[in-house]
Amino acid sequence: MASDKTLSWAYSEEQTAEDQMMVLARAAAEDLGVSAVSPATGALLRLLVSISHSRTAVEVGTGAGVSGLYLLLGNPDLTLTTIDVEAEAQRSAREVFSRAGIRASRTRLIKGRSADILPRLADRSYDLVLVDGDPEEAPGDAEEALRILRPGGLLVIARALLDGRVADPARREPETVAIRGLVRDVLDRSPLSSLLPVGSGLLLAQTQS
Ligand SMILES: C[S@@+](CC[C@H](N)C(=O)[O-])C[C@H]1O[C@@H](n2cnc3c(N)ncnc32)[C@H](O)[C@@H]1O
Repeated sequence: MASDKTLSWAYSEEQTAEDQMMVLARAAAEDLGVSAVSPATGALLRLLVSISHSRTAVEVGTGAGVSGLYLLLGNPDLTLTTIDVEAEAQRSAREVFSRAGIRASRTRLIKGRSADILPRLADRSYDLVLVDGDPEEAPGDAEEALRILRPGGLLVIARALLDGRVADPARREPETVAIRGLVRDVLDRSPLSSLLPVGSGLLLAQTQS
């Protein structure tokens, strides 16, 4: 049974074709040594933006812009605020967005630590927040995300299974323990939540309306 699941997971990961723009974004991420969301995860992010009619999104962990580009492609009216500690990664993401024809007014790239930047964002103002920065800081990022999301908004935690480490009780590294605790907490607290084994794991929760 376990091997069937592994096969199905690998199969579903291979079914998303990426266009030239996304291939370039992914190459930029590789050059920078930044791990980007998988194609299947990106496709799901784009779909979530579309079906939730999200118009305002915040992302922690810009990287080279792969996940950001997927979010932006989900709705032409979406504006994205994206935060990263690395200026070089953000330069690369800006270039990726521009080459993909995304108007500069649709993106706000902020350089800094999520713990410093998120507290400056307004309460109940965003439709979707994607957390994909430092896994050890994810619980704090998620707490801030719940504050800035509007009622009925969508919290998305990327790498929620940390490539299998979260599911292995023997793994006790600080980042694994932090994400495992966060997943448990969100699933316990939110009746509208779901943990999906797409990519490195995606945790979704809708805030109370
Ligand atoms: C996994 S990568 C993000 C990849 C990106 N979301 C994508 O899929 O294209 C994590 C990013 O988070 C950034 N980062 C790490 N710690 C951070 C923090 N405390 N605040 C903001 N960004 C952080 C790193 O510089 C890195 O670019």
